[in-house]
Amino acid sequence: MTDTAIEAAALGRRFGRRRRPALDGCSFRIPTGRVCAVVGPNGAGKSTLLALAAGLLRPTDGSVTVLGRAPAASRERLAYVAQNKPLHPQLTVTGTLRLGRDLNPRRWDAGVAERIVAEGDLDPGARIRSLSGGQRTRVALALALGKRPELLLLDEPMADLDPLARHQLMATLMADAADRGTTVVMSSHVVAELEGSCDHLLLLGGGRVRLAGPLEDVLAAHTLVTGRAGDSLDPHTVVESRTTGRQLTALVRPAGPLGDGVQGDQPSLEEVVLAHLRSPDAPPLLLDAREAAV
Ligand SMILES: Nc1ncnc2c1ncn2[C@@H]1O[C@H](COP(=O)(O)OP(=O)(O)OP(=O)(O)O)[C@@H](O)[C@H]1O
Repeated sequence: MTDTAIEAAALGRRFGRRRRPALDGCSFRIPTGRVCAVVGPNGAGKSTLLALAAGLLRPTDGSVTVLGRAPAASRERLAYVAQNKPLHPQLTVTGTLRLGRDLNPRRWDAGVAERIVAEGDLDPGARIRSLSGGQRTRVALALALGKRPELLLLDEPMADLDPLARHQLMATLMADAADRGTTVVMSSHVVAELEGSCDHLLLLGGGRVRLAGPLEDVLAAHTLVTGRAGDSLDPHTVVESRTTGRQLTALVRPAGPLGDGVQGDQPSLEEVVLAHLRSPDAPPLLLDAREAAV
């Protein structure tokens, strides 16, 4: 048994004749039992990272292990829902779940798969090609959870769901993951939605890891500062600083007590993520969960 779901060491992946890196020198560790949000701007490398962890792509540099083994060797123990949710268009919903059972005879849990489909009021006889994008997402998630994975890799799973379905499916997913101790690694652009469900964060930018670690520790390392324009932010690490009229607002990583007249508040996940997206040159912060736990 390993307590590490995904471990990357100087992981890199280049594409095309020009060998441009989609991921470059990424090192991080996600412990088992976590719900990890993978965030970052378009083209940051999130899908590439998830496909490497799923064993669908191979690294061109460095290495990645999943549940202590090479990703391909862990394939039975993980489920991966890709961004485009590939399903067989000709199959019915029932036929799709039957295929899931046939492909995973030792692990398949028909109850959970059927419940997720039923919660969406889907006609079991409907063909996949006749379903809406959001309905297909529901079937793809039913297939993934029916496999009873130890690690669930989800690439923007909720993007095409309506707000109610999104809320309801997320709740089902989180309750199921908590019940079974499943590790969930999920990319998303809807940061506000991740705040209540994730306890680990991986922020990518330009193919590199910019923030990594337990969410609590990442948030605790940052302070939202308000003061007067011209106030000094030395000696703190400034992620982002803005002046509006006479007011200074900044996100810093404090290196000691804040100066007089400067107010500090705990930022939300969204504030931390947005500040890093607006400041791509801010220094990275990598908090290894193993060290943080000691
Ligand atoms: N098969 C491929 N061939 C060539 N380039 C690729 C391929 N897959 C990804 N890339 C490039 O790698 C970079 C990272 O892409 P990736 O899809 O991993 O980003 P992402 O963070 O998931 O983006 P988004 O938020 O838009 O989904 C991009 O510059 C993309 O063009």
